[in-house]
Amino acid sequence: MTKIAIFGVGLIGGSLALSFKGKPGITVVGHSNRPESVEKYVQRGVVDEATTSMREAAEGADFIFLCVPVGKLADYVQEISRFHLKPGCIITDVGSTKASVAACAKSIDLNGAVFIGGHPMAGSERSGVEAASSYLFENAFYVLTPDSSTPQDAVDRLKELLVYTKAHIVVVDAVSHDQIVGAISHLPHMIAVALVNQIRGYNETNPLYESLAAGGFRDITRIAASDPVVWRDILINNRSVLLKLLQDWNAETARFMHMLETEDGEAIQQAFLEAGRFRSRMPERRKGVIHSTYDCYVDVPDHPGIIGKITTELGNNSINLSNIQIIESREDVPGVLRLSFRNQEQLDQAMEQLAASGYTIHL
Ligand SMILES: NC(=O)c1ccc[n+]([C@@H]2O[C@H](COP(=O)([O-])OP(=O)(O)OC[C@H]3O[C@@H](n4cnc5c(N)ncnc54)[C@H](O)[C@@H]3O)[C@@H](O)[C@H]2O)c1
Ligand SMILES: O=C(O)C(=O)C[C@]1(C(=O)O)C=C[C@@H](O)C=C1
Repeated sequence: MTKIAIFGVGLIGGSLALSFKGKPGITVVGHSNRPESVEKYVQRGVVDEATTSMREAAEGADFIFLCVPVGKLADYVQEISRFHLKPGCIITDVGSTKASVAACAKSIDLNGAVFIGGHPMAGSERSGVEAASSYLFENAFYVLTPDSSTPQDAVDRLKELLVYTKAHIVVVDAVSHDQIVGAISHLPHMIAVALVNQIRGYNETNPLYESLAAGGFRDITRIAASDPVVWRDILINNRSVLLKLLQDWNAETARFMHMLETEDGEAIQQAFLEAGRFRSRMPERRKGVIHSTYDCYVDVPDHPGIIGKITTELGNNSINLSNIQIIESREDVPGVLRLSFRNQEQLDQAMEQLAASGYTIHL
Protein backbone atom coordinates (compact mmCIF):
# COMPACT_ATOMS: atom_id res chain seq x y z
CA MET A 1 0.00 0.00 0.00
CA THR A 2 1.25 3.51 -0.80
CA LYS A 3 0.39 5.89 2.02
CA ILE A 4 -0.07 9.56 1.15
CA ALA A 5 -0.33 12.03 4.03
CA ILE A 6 -1.87 15.43 3.38
CA PHE A 7 -1.30 18.23 5.87
CA GLY A 8 -3.84 21.03 5.29
CA VAL A 9 -6.84 19.52 3.52
CA GLY A 10 -8.13 22.79 2.04
CA LEU A 11 -8.63 23.80 -1.60
CA ILE A 12 -5.28 22.45 -2.82
CA GLY A 13 -4.72 19.66 -0.27
CA GLY A 14 -8.31 18.47 -0.70
CA SER A 15 -8.02 18.55 -4.50
CA LEU A 16 -4.81 16.49 -4.35
CA ALA A 17 -6.48 14.04 -1.97
CA LEU A 18 -9.38 13.65 -4.40
CA SER A 19 -6.96 13.06 -7.30
CA PHE A 20 -5.25 10.21 -5.40
CA LYS A 21 -8.11 8.68 -3.43
CA GLY A 22 -9.49 5.41 -4.77
CA LYS A 23 -6.49 4.80 -7.04
CA PRO A 24 -5.12 1.24 -6.87
CA GLY A 25 -2.91 0.56 -3.86
CA ILE A 26 -3.22 4.10 -2.48
CA THR A 27 -4.49 5.20 0.88
CA VAL A 28 -4.86 8.91 1.64
CA VAL A 29 -4.59 10.21 5.20
CA GLY A 30 -5.53 13.80 6.01
CA HIS A 31 -4.28 15.84 8.95
CA SER A 32 -5.82 18.77 10.76
CA ASN A 33 -5.30 20.15 14.26
CA ARG A 34 -9.06 20.48 14.62
CA PRO A 35 -11.14 17.37 15.43
CA GLU A 36 -14.23 18.81 13.66
CA SER A 37 -12.21 19.23 10.43
CA VAL A 38 -10.94 15.67 10.64
CA GLU A 39 -14.52 14.41 10.83
CA LYS A 40 -15.56 16.61 7.91
CA TYR A 41 -12.79 15.31 5.59
CA VAL A 42 -13.86 11.70 6.10
CA GLN A 43 -17.59 12.46 5.91
CA ARG A 44 -17.08 14.27 2.62
CA GLY A 45 -15.11 11.31 1.28
CA VAL A 46 -12.05 13.45 0.49
CA VAL A 47 -9.61 11.18 2.36
CA ASP A 48 -9.61 7.54 3.45
CA GLU A 49 -8.60 8.39 7.01
CA ALA A 50 -7.97 11.55 8.99
CA THR A 51 -6.22 12.33 12.22
CA THR A 52 -5.32 15.21 14.52
CA SER A 53 -1.97 13.55 15.22
CA MET A 54 0.87 14.81 13.01
CA ARG A 55 2.96 11.79 13.97
CA GLU A 56 0.24 9.30 13.03
CA ALA A 57 -0.25 10.97 9.63
CA ALA A 58 3.47 11.26 8.85
CA GLU A 59 4.89 7.97 10.08
CA GLY A 60 4.74 5.19 7.51
CA ALA A 61 3.89 7.63 4.73
CA ASP A 62 5.53 7.22 1.32
CA PHE A 63 4.58 10.76 0.32
CA ILE A 64 3.86 13.76 2.54
CA PHE A 65 2.14 16.78 0.97
CA LEU A 66 2.31 20.03 2.91
CA CYS A 67 -0.68 22.09 1.79
CA VAL A 68 -0.79 24.75 4.50
CA PRO A 69 -0.23 28.51 4.06
CA VAL A 70 3.32 29.44 3.01
CA GLY A 71 4.08 31.05 6.39
CA LYS A 72 3.60 27.68 8.11
CA LEU A 73 5.62 25.48 5.73
CA ALA A 74 8.96 25.76 7.55
CA ASP A 75 7.33 24.83 10.89
CA TYR A 76 5.72 21.78 9.31
CA VAL A 77 8.97 20.61 7.66
CA GLN A 78 10.81 20.98 10.96
CA GLU A 79 8.14 19.25 13.04
CA ILE A 80 7.64 16.36 10.62
CA SER A 81 11.36 15.69 10.22
CA ARG A 82 11.50 14.88 13.96
CA PHE A 83 9.25 11.83 13.47
CA HIS A 84 10.36 8.33 12.57
CA LEU A 85 9.74 8.70 8.83
CA LYS A 86 9.75 5.84 6.35
CA PRO A 87 13.19 5.67 4.66
CA GLY A 88 12.99 7.36 1.24
CA CYS A 89 9.75 9.13 2.16
CA ILE A 90 9.18 12.12 -0.13
CA ILE A 91 8.12 15.36 1.53
CA THR A 92 6.72 17.87 -0.91
CA ASP A 93 4.69 21.05 -0.58
CA VAL A 94 2.30 23.05 -2.75
CA GLY A 95 3.25 26.54 -1.56
CA SER A 96 3.03 29.42 -4.02
CA THR A 97 6.62 30.41 -3.23
CA LYS A 98 9.50 27.99 -3.40
CA ALA A 99 12.88 29.47 -2.42
CA SER A 100 12.33 29.79 1.33
CA VAL A 101 10.87 26.33 1.90
CA ALA A 102 13.65 24.77 -0.19
CA ALA A 103 16.27 26.61 1.90
CA CYS A 104 14.59 25.48 5.12
CA ALA A 105 14.45 21.82 4.01
CA LYS A 106 18.12 21.99 2.99
CA SER A 107 19.17 23.39 6.35
CA ILE A 108 17.77 20.57 8.48
CA ASP A 109 18.24 16.84 8.86
CA LEU A 110 15.21 15.25 7.21
CA ASN A 111 15.79 11.91 8.90
CA GLY A 112 16.12 9.88 5.68
CA ALA A 113 13.32 11.69 3.84
CA VAL A 114 13.80 13.68 0.62
CA PHE A 115 12.30 17.13 0.12
CA ILE A 116 11.09 18.24 -3.31
CA GLY A 117 9.30 21.58 -3.60
CA GLY A 118 6.14 21.66 -5.69
CA HIS A 119 3.53 24.13 -6.88
CA PRO A 120 0.44 23.29 -8.91
CA MET A 121 -0.36 26.27 -11.13
CA ALA A 122 -4.08 25.97 -10.66
CA GLY A 123 -6.36 27.26 -8.00
CA SER A 124 -9.27 29.48 -7.31
CA GLU A 125 -10.34 32.47 -5.26
CA ARG A 126 -12.27 29.99 -3.10
CA SER A 127 -10.69 28.19 -0.18
CA GLY A 128 -11.29 25.26 2.15
CA VAL A 129 -12.07 21.64 1.48
CA GLU A 130 -15.55 22.65 0.27
CA ALA A 131 -13.92 24.12 -2.84
CA ALA A 132 -11.72 21.07 -3.56
CA SER A 133 -12.13 19.26 -6.86
CA SER A 134 -10.51 16.21 -8.38
CA TYR A 135 -10.40 18.12 -11.69
CA LEU A 136 -8.56 21.18 -10.37
CA PHE A 137 -5.14 20.27 -11.76
CA GLU A 138 -6.24 18.70 -15.03
CA ASN A 139 -4.15 20.18 -17.87
CA ALA A 140 -2.55 22.74 -15.56
CA PHE A 141 1.21 23.04 -15.10
CA TYR A 142 2.61 21.54 -11.90
CA VAL A 143 6.03 22.96 -11.04
CA LEU A 144 8.65 20.88 -9.22
CA THR A 145 11.79 22.55 -7.87
CA PRO A 146 14.37 19.84 -7.09
CA ASP A 147 18.01 20.98 -6.94
CA SER A 148 21.22 19.28 -8.03
CA SER A 149 21.39 17.28 -4.76
CA THR A 150 17.88 15.80 -5.09
CA PRO A 151 18.05 12.09 -6.01
CA GLN A 152 16.62 11.62 -9.51
CA ASP A 153 14.74 8.47 -8.52
CA ALA A 154 12.82 10.48 -5.90
CA VAL A 155 11.87 13.08 -8.53
CA ASP A 156 10.75 10.26 -10.82
CA ARG A 157 8.66 8.66 -8.06
CA LEU A 158 6.92 11.95 -7.33
CA LYS A 159 6.30 12.59 -11.04
CA GLU A 160 4.82 9.10 -11.35
CA LEU A 161 2.40 9.77 -8.50
CA LEU A 162 1.42 13.17 -9.88
CA VAL A 163 0.22 11.52 -13.09
CA TYR A 164 -3.06 11.09 -11.19
CA THR A 165 -3.53 14.87 -11.13
CA LYS A 166 -3.44 14.93 -14.98
CA ALA A 167 -1.24 18.03 -14.71
CA HIS A 168 1.84 18.71 -16.86
CA ILE A 169 4.97 18.54 -14.76
CA VAL A 170 7.62 21.19 -15.31
CA VAL A 171 10.93 21.43 -13.46
CA VAL A 172 12.16 24.94 -12.61
CA ASP A 173 14.70 26.15 -10.05
CA ALA A 174 13.16 27.64 -6.91
CA VAL A 175 14.53 31.17 -7.37
CA SER A 176 13.35 31.46 -11.00
CA HIS A 177 10.00 30.05 -9.91
CA ASP A 178 9.49 32.86 -7.38
CA GLN A 179 10.52 35.48 -9.92
CA ILE A 180 8.19 34.22 -12.66
CA VAL A 181 5.24 33.32 -10.44
CA GLY A 182 5.66 36.65 -8.65
CA ALA A 183 5.03 38.34 -12.01
CA ILE A 184 2.20 36.18 -13.35
CA SER A 185 0.34 35.42 -10.12
CA HIS A 186 1.37 37.50 -7.09
CA LEU A 187 1.53 40.86 -8.89
CA PRO A 188 -1.92 40.35 -10.51
CA HIS A 189 -3.40 39.51 -7.10
CA MET A 190 -2.02 42.75 -5.64
CA ILE A 191 -3.29 44.76 -8.60
CA ALA A 192 -6.76 43.20 -8.34
CA VAL A 193 -6.98 43.96 -4.61
CA ALA A 194 -5.68 47.51 -5.03
CA LEU A 195 -8.14 48.14 -7.86
CA VAL A 196 -11.12 46.82 -5.91
CA ASN A 197 -10.14 48.88 -2.88
CA GLN A 198 -9.76 52.00 -5.03
CA ILE A 199 -13.28 51.55 -6.41
CA ARG A 200 -14.61 50.57 -2.96
CA GLY A 201 -13.43 53.98 -1.76
CA TYR A 202 -15.34 55.82 -4.53
CA ASN A 203 -18.37 53.64 -3.86
CA GLU A 204 -18.60 54.89 -0.30
CA THR A 205 -19.86 58.23 -1.56
CA ASN A 206 -21.70 56.93 -4.63
CA PRO A 207 -23.08 53.35 -4.74
CA LEU A 208 -23.51 53.59 -8.53
CA TYR A 209 -19.87 52.41 -8.81
CA GLU A 210 -20.88 49.01 -7.49
CA SER A 211 -24.10 48.84 -9.52
CA LEU A 212 -22.47 49.69 -12.83
CA ALA A 213 -19.45 47.38 -12.38
CA ALA A 214 -19.85 44.94 -15.26
CA GLY A 215 -17.87 42.29 -17.12
CA GLY A 216 -14.54 44.14 -17.37
CA PHE A 217 -14.31 44.91 -13.67
CA ARG A 218 -15.47 41.42 -12.69
CA ASP A 219 -13.02 39.68 -15.07
CA ILE A 220 -9.99 41.53 -13.76
CA THR A 221 -10.95 41.35 -10.07
CA ARG A 222 -12.15 37.75 -9.47
CA ILE A 223 -8.93 36.93 -7.66
CA ALA A 224 -9.36 39.89 -5.28
CA ALA A 225 -11.72 37.59 -3.33
CA SER A 226 -8.87 35.14 -2.57
CA ASP A 227 -8.10 33.94 0.95
CA PRO A 228 -6.50 36.77 3.03
CA VAL A 229 -4.27 34.52 5.17
CA VAL A 230 -2.97 32.47 2.24
CA TRP A 231 -2.16 35.66 0.31
CA ARG A 232 -0.69 37.55 3.26
CA ASP A 233 1.84 34.74 3.58
CA ILE A 234 2.61 34.55 -0.15
CA LEU A 235 3.19 38.28 -0.54
CA ILE A 236 5.33 38.67 2.56
CA ASN A 237 7.36 35.61 1.68
CA ASN A 238 8.08 36.85 -1.87
CA ARG A 239 8.41 40.52 -0.89
CA SER A 240 11.86 41.21 -2.38
CA VAL A 241 10.71 39.99 -5.81
CA LEU A 242 7.40 41.82 -5.49
CA LEU A 243 8.91 45.16 -4.51
CA LYS A 244 10.89 45.18 -7.76
CA LEU A 245 7.84 44.09 -9.76
CA LEU A 246 5.80 46.92 -8.22
CA GLN A 247 8.48 49.38 -9.33
CA ASP A 248 8.10 48.07 -12.88
CA TRP A 249 4.31 48.29 -12.50
CA ASN A 250 4.62 51.93 -11.45
CA ALA A 251 6.67 52.54 -14.60
CA GLU A 252 3.90 50.93 -16.69
CA THR A 253 1.21 53.11 -15.11
CA ALA A 254 3.45 56.16 -15.54
CA ARG A 255 3.63 55.30 -19.25
CA PHE A 256 -0.16 55.43 -19.39
CA MET A 257 -0.20 58.75 -17.52
CA HIS A 258 2.21 60.16 -20.06
CA MET A 259 0.14 58.91 -23.00
CA LEU A 260 -2.94 60.60 -21.53
CA GLU A 261 -1.17 63.85 -20.67
CA THR A 262 0.20 64.07 -24.21
CA GLU A 263 -3.04 62.76 -25.79
CA ASP A 264 -0.91 60.18 -27.59
CA GLY A 265 -3.68 58.09 -29.18
CA GLU A 266 -1.23 56.19 -31.35
CA ALA A 267 0.75 55.00 -28.32
CA ILE A 268 -2.46 53.94 -26.56
CA GLN A 269 -3.54 51.95 -29.63
CA GLN A 270 -0.09 50.38 -29.81
CA ALA A 271 -0.22 49.40 -26.13
CA PHE A 272 -3.58 47.64 -26.62
CA LEU A 273 -2.37 46.01 -29.85
CA GLU A 274 0.77 44.56 -28.28
CA ALA A 275 -1.05 43.41 -25.15
CA GLY A 276 -3.81 41.84 -27.24
CA ARG A 277 -1.29 39.94 -29.39
CA PHE A 278 0.49 38.54 -26.35
CA ARG A 279 -2.78 37.70 -24.58
CA SER A 280 -4.19 35.84 -27.60
CA ARG A 281 -1.11 33.61 -27.72
CA MET A 282 -2.00 32.19 -24.32
CA PRO A 283 -3.75 28.86 -24.74
CA GLU A 284 -7.17 28.43 -23.11
CA ARG A 285 -6.12 25.07 -21.77
CA ARG A 286 -6.10 25.57 -18.04
CA LYS A 287 -9.26 23.86 -17.07
CA GLY A 288 -9.30 23.41 -13.32
CA VAL A 289 -12.42 24.39 -11.43
CA ILE A 290 -12.90 27.73 -13.06
CA HIS A 291 -11.27 27.47 -16.46
CA SER A 292 -12.66 25.22 -19.11
CA THR A 293 -12.08 24.96 -22.81
CA TYR A 294 -15.63 23.76 -23.32
CA ASP A 295 -17.59 26.87 -22.45
CA CYS A 296 -20.63 28.58 -23.88
CA TYR A 297 -22.47 31.73 -22.84
CA VAL A 298 -26.25 31.90 -22.50
CA ASP A 299 -28.35 35.07 -22.40
CA VAL A 300 -30.89 34.63 -19.65
CA PRO A 301 -33.76 36.70 -18.37
CA ASP A 302 -32.80 37.94 -14.93
CA HIS A 303 -35.39 36.24 -12.80
CA PRO A 304 -35.15 33.88 -9.82
CA GLY A 305 -34.92 30.18 -10.60
CA ILE A 306 -33.38 30.53 -14.06
CA ILE A 307 -30.16 28.73 -13.08
CA GLY A 308 -32.17 25.85 -11.61
CA LYS A 309 -34.29 25.67 -14.78
CA ILE A 310 -31.25 25.42 -17.04
CA THR A 311 -29.38 22.90 -14.87
CA THR A 312 -32.52 20.73 -14.57
CA GLU A 313 -33.06 20.83 -18.32
CA LEU A 314 -29.46 19.78 -18.97
CA GLY A 315 -29.55 17.13 -16.21
CA ASN A 316 -32.77 15.64 -17.60
CA ASN A 317 -30.93 15.16 -20.88
CA SER A 318 -27.87 13.58 -19.19
CA ILE A 319 -25.70 16.60 -19.98
CA ASN A 320 -23.31 17.23 -17.10
CA LEU A 321 -22.16 20.74 -16.30
CA SER A 322 -18.68 21.11 -14.78
CA ASN A 323 -19.26 24.73 -13.77
CA ILE A 324 -21.80 27.49 -14.01
CA GLN A 325 -20.99 31.13 -13.48
CA ILE A 326 -23.03 34.32 -13.58
CA ILE A 327 -21.01 36.64 -15.81
CA GLU A 328 -23.40 39.53 -15.79
CA SER A 329 -26.60 40.09 -13.86
CA ARG A 330 -28.33 43.43 -13.76
CA GLU A 331 -31.79 44.53 -12.86
CA ASP A 332 -34.35 44.57 -15.71
CA VAL A 333 -31.92 43.41 -18.42
CA PRO A 334 -30.92 39.93 -19.56
CA GLY A 335 -27.93 38.45 -17.75
CA VAL A 336 -25.24 36.12 -19.10
CA LEU A 337 -24.33 32.72 -17.73
CA ARG A 338 -21.09 30.89 -18.53
CA LEU A 339 -21.69 27.15 -18.75
CA SER A 340 -18.65 24.85 -18.70
CA PHE A 341 -18.50 21.22 -19.76
CA ARG A 342 -15.86 18.53 -19.59
CA ASN A 343 -15.76 17.75 -23.28
CA GLN A 344 -16.83 18.96 -26.70
CA GLU A 345 -19.60 16.40 -27.03
CA GLN A 346 -21.37 17.59 -23.87
CA LEU A 347 -20.95 21.22 -24.96
CA ASP A 348 -22.47 20.48 -28.39
CA GLN A 349 -25.39 18.62 -26.83
CA ALA A 350 -26.02 21.44 -24.35
CA MET A 351 -25.98 24.11 -27.06
CA GLU A 352 -28.39 22.12 -29.19
CA GLN A 353 -30.74 21.47 -26.27
CA LEU A 354 -30.77 25.07 -25.01
CA ALA A 355 -31.16 26.53 -28.51
CA ALA A 356 -34.15 24.22 -29.06
CA SER A 357 -35.65 25.61 -25.84
CA GLY A 358 -35.34 29.15 -27.18
CA TYR A 359 -32.21 30.38 -25.37
CA THR A 360 -29.66 32.56 -27.16
CA ILE A 361 -26.22 30.92 -26.97
CA HIS A 362 -22.78 32.33 -27.80
CA LEU A 363 -19.41 30.62 -27.87
N1 LIG B 1 -5.39 29.07 -3.64
C1 LIG B 1 -4.72 28.82 -4.73
O1 LIG B 1 -5.16 29.17 -5.81
C2 LIG B 1 -3.39 28.10 -4.63
C3 LIG B 1 -2.87 27.52 -5.79
C4 LIG B 1 -1.67 26.80 -5.70
C5 LIG B 1 -1.02 26.70 -4.47
N2 LIG B 1 -1.56 27.30 -3.38
C6 LIG B 1 -0.85 27.11 -2.10
O2 LIG B 1 -1.51 26.04 -1.43
C7 LIG B 1 -1.42 26.21 -0.03
C8 LIG B 1 -2.81 26.06 0.57
O3 LIG B 1 -3.66 27.02 0.01
P1 LIG B 1 -5.22 26.74 -0.18
O4 LIG B 1 -5.68 27.71 -1.23
O5 LIG B 1 -5.48 25.30 -0.34
O6 LIG B 1 -5.76 27.27 1.22
P2 LIG B 1 -6.96 26.72 2.11
O7 LIG B 1 -7.25 27.79 3.09
O8 LIG B 1 -8.05 26.21 1.25
O9 LIG B 1 -6.29 25.49 2.86
C9 LIG B 1 -5.28 25.66 3.84
C10 LIG B 1 -5.28 24.48 4.76
O10 LIG B 1 -4.23 24.62 5.70
C11 LIG B 1 -4.73 24.44 7.03
N3 LIG B 1 -3.91 25.19 7.97
C12 LIG B 1 -2.99 24.64 8.79
N4 LIG B 1 -2.38 25.58 9.51
C13 LIG B 1 -2.94 26.74 9.20
C14 LIG B 1 -2.74 28.06 9.65
N5 LIG B 1 -1.86 28.37 10.59
N6 LIG B 1 -3.50 29.03 9.08
C15 LIG B 1 -4.43 28.74 8.15
N7 LIG B 1 -4.64 27.49 7.66
C16 LIG B 1 -3.91 26.51 8.19
C17 LIG B 1 -6.19 24.89 6.94
O11 LIG B 1 -6.96 24.30 7.97
C18 LIG B 1 -6.59 24.35 5.55
O12 LIG B 1 -6.94 23.00 5.63
C19 LIG B 1 -0.77 27.56 0.21
O13 LIG B 1 0.56 27.36 0.54
C20 LIG B 1 -0.89 28.26 -1.12
O14 LIG B 1 0.16 29.16 -1.32
C21 LIG B 1 -2.74 27.96 -3.42
O1 LIG C 1 -7.21 31.00 -10.54
C1 LIG C 1 -7.01 31.50 -9.44
O2 LIG C 1 -7.91 31.96 -8.76
C2 LIG C 1 -5.66 31.59 -8.93
O3 LIG C 1 -5.41 32.53 -8.25
C3 LIG C 1 -4.71 30.51 -9.18
C4 LIG C 1 -3.26 30.87 -8.97
C5 LIG C 1 -2.87 31.96 -10.00
O4 LIG C 1 -2.53 33.06 -9.63
O5 LIG C 1 -2.92 31.63 -11.18
C6 LIG C 1 -3.07 31.36 -7.58
C7 LIG C 1 -2.07 31.00 -6.81
C8 LIG C 1 -1.21 29.95 -7.18
O6 LIG C 1 -0.22 29.67 -6.34
C9 LIG C 1 -1.40 29.32 -8.43
C10 LIG C 1 -2.44 29.68 -9.20
